[in-house]
Amino acid sequence: MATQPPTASTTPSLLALQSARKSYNVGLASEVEVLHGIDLQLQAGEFVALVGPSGSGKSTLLNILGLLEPMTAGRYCLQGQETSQLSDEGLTLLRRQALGFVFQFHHLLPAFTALENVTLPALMAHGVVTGQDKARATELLKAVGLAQALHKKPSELSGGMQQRVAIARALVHQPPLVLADEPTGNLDTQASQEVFTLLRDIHASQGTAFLIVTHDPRMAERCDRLVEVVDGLIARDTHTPHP
Ligand SMILES: Nc1ncnc2c1ncn2[C@@H]1O[C@H](COP(=O)(O)OP(=O)(O)OP(=O)(O)O)[C@@H](O)[C@H]1O
Repeated sequence: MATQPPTASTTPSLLALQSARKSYNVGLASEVEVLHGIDLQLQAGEFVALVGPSGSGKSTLLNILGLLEPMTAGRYCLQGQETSQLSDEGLTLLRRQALGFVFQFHHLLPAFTALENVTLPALMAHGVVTGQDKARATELLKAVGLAQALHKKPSELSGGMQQRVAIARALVHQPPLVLADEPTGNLDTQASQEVFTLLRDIHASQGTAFLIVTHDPRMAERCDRLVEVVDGLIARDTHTPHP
């Protein structure tokens, strides 16, 4: 039987979202609220699926957690930092340090090689790519099975390989949390399974926490915790029993 996730802990949460609401302007004078007061906590090293019907608010929630969109109301602490107090620059710094992102469409730069794509975050953060950055990117590309593809451009790689490059890029700065929005949504069944297994392996070997939006029930079952959003509210939050 599924058990409830921990509610209180002596260790500070990796993230804590309280009473998060989000409204969008639609038309000139009207607003629609799509998140109606979400409470969510994640501890370091968790591996969590975020599921729910289309339009229920999963991506909106992920974007708020990723500091990509502001909330309309609520409190959000990421790694102990109350985010409402932060300037745009502070938010960017926290995002770069605490979070990695993997999207359904990998957003690799087509003119760059796999290695250059993975070192891109360092270039954007510091204006230079050091030997250490290149070594870490090379190590990660090898870890995701792309030792032979370091100098290939995205167009020379399969969809699954491109997504592996995107995963390496998300991990290059060793974030404690990776937010993934349908990371296998654009892949065939075999590539999906391989990419998902890779995420589990990274979690096991590096202790990275993952929050993964997925429509695939088999993938959700292989996560340790399942959070279901329905109509802008959390309808279920349970640990997943593994056989
Ligand atoms: N920029 C926006 N302006 C207005 N409404 C928006 C905007 N972004 C999202 N919405 C609405 O918010 C609701 C939640 O959207 P969201 O993309 O978060 O859902 P989702 O659960 O991720 O859906 P899917 O599984 O189809 O990706 C939807 O009704 C959507 O139309």
